[in-house]
Amino acid sequence: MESTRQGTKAHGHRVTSEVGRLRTVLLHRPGAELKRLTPRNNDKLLFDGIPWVGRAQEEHDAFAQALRDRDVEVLYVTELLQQVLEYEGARARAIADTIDDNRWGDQLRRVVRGYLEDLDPEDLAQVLVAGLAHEELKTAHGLVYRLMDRLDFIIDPLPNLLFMRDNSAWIGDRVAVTSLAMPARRRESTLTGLIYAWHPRFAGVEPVYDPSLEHVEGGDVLLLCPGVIAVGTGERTTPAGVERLARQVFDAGLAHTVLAVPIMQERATMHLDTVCTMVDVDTVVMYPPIAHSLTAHTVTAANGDLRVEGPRPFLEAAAEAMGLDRLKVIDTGLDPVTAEREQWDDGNNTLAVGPRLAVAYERNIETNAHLEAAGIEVIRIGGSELGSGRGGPRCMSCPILRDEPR
Ligand SMILES: NC(=O)NCCC[C@H](N)C(=O)O
Repeated sequence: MESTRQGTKAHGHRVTSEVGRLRTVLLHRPGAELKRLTPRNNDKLLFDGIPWVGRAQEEHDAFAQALRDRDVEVLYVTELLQQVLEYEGARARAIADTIDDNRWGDQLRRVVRGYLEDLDPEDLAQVLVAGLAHEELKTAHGLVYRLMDRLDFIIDPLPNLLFMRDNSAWIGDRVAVTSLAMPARRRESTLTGLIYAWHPRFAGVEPVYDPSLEHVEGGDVLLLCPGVIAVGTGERTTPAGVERLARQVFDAGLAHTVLAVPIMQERATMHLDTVCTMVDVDTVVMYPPIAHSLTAHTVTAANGDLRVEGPRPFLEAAAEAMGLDRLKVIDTGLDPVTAEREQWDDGNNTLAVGPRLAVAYERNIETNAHLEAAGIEVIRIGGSELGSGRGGPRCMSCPILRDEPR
């Protein structure tokens, strides 16, 4: 295929809230990259267990089907990636980014380059996601290759690509291609960046954030309402990342207020969306122990710089920025142990398909019961295997088009 983008068809991409009717979502169906996980590497690759891959795929297919059943268009990242790898320029970029790895010397780099250049788009997409094991590169013989552990990877797999929320996030009609904090995930945004840069579906889209900037992960970014964004800062998104994102979205006219929300720097609460997600225009579900202790620093634009106020209770600061009397919290009424267990299993990580309609893992029985008692329709999906990477329905989805919230 020639190296320019042609055949552009108009598709919408615009997201201004967490709860406007969901129209299009980007997912990644887990595949061979999950088969790379072993007890030796699962910690480094950010999984808490070794998933049963076939079952994880069934669970994911049921998730995608539940969305399609509600008229949501589901796009798959590997399909878009294969399509852009038909373009010479995109292929060259993908290969150059992949071989830019200083664990290799010149000799190994040359061999890997040749190996990748010989692959067709489908196989190249597969290697970019599933990685390349030492034993799969049979043509290499140099020093670095010989000294590598035979069980090591030459190109690391991306098992966390499953959690599509984190490597990019749409803000209005612009996409933030994020700067992932964990080394195991950095290559993910190279792939999504490539798709947004080359796929005809996204022609004309100009990213509002890029991976060279300070760390920001999509799971920390909550679009509270048009113009107001809450950004968690903890294990992943850094304070400098929040500041940079605020500047970028203010300069682009995408928001008037950013709330910087400190969260505990630990695995159970790695992103803001592990403890708080929206289920209606004025309602959140939140991990009970933090509902009233979470704080926010309010950031607004002032004379070409940033004005920072607070900290104040998050619920108060958010309500004020959103122009509400009150931001409601669904009382999940859980005893502390159940709350902790269900938070760990992503009970608070719901994906709103529309106002008061949310996808949630079925295993969080008590959280879901309280959501329903509060008038939220819950679409339950299985997640026993998907959840072994510690992410729920919101983490697994990147909304590309939502209606304006009502
Ligand atoms: N938004 C999210 O909370 N995403 C879940 C990411 C899980 C993944 N295993 C990680 O540690 O990054």
